[in-house]
Amino acid sequence: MELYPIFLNLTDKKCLVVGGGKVAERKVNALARCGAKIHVVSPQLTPGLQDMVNRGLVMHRRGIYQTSDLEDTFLVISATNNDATNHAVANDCMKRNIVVNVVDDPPRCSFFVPSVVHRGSLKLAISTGGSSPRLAKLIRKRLERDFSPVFGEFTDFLNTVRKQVQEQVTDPNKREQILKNLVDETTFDLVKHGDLDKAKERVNNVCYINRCQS
Ligand SMILES: C[C@@]1(CC(=O)O)c2cc3[nH]c(cc4nc(cc5[nH]c(cc(n2)[C@H]1CCC(=O)O)[C@@](C)(CC(=O)O)[C@@H]5CCC(=O)O)C(CC(=O)O)=C4CCC(=O)O)c(CCC(=O)O)c3CC(=O)O
Ligand SMILES: NC(=O)C1=CN([C@@H]2O[C@H](COP(=O)(O)OP(=O)(O)OC[C@H]3O[C@@H](n4cnc5c(N)ncnc54)[C@H](O)[C@@H]3O)[C@@H](O)[C@H]2O)C=CC1
Repeated sequence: MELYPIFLNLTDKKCLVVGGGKVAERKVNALARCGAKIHVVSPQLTPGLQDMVNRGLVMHRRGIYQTSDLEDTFLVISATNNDATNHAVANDCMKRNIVVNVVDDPPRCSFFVPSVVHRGSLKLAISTGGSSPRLAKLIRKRLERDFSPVFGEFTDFLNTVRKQVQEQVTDPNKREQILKNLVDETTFDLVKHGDLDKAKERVNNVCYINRCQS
């Protein structure tokens, strides 16, 4: 099976997590950083999840899963330690065309959660297609060493420059020329070695030189 990798906008979308254990807590944390409206249904919660409920970041219904929990739900993660519940959640979601992840049952998942390097709006997501989550985690740790937080700052800078070019350069050929040349391997290496100022200077030069050419 070939998986289609996408980055979802979950802002204000109801996401249901069934179960309140440590795996549920990890998945809730990933959803919380994306602004999802998180609902958890579970008889118990980890202290970390309880804390999020107390801070108003997560809504919690104490009890076991029931089909009505799916109302108005965009995405579901079933993270219980109970096979029968996980199967029921998967079947209910499939019937309703709700995307679902069942943490201990890859064949019943309509999506897998990747391992992610977070560098601001730059995200490097790794999946092994369920073959080895441990390998995905190892690769994430390697990439975290290779891609320092400077990459996040540089990505924000590129966002600003790109928007300026799109707004200010009206000639489509010139605009394309600038956007295509904005970053190259040399600039990438400067960022990699932590020389953000030089990297930004190179980007600014691309804009300046191309805009000056008639
Ligand atoms: C299919 C998938 C479904 C899903 O959860 O989306 C799934 C399934 C399963 N995981 C299991 C075990 C472990 N999972 C981890 C860790 C992570 N698991 C994550 C994702 C995924 N796990 C999806 C596939 C991702 C891909 O495509 O590669 C990560 C990347 C994302 C996240 O969860 O946030 C996160 C790392 C985050 C990070 O740190 O970067 C570790 C490592 C550890 O704990 O150190 C172990 C123990 C070592 C091992 O087993 O490899 C088991 C057996 C359970 C059991 O038998 O008890 C199953 C069920 C099965 O395989 O049948
Ligand atoms: N996909 C992944 O990344 C990983 C998956 N797993 C699997 O994930 C599952 C959960 O692991 P943990 O969080 O460590 O377990 P856990 O035992 O800490 O938590 C299970 C939670 O499910 C709740 N629960 C049980 N029945 C329920 C029901 N009918 N309705 C609602 N909630 C219910 C319990 O109250 C508890 O909060 C296990 O099956 C484990 O094998 C384990 C490691 C990684």
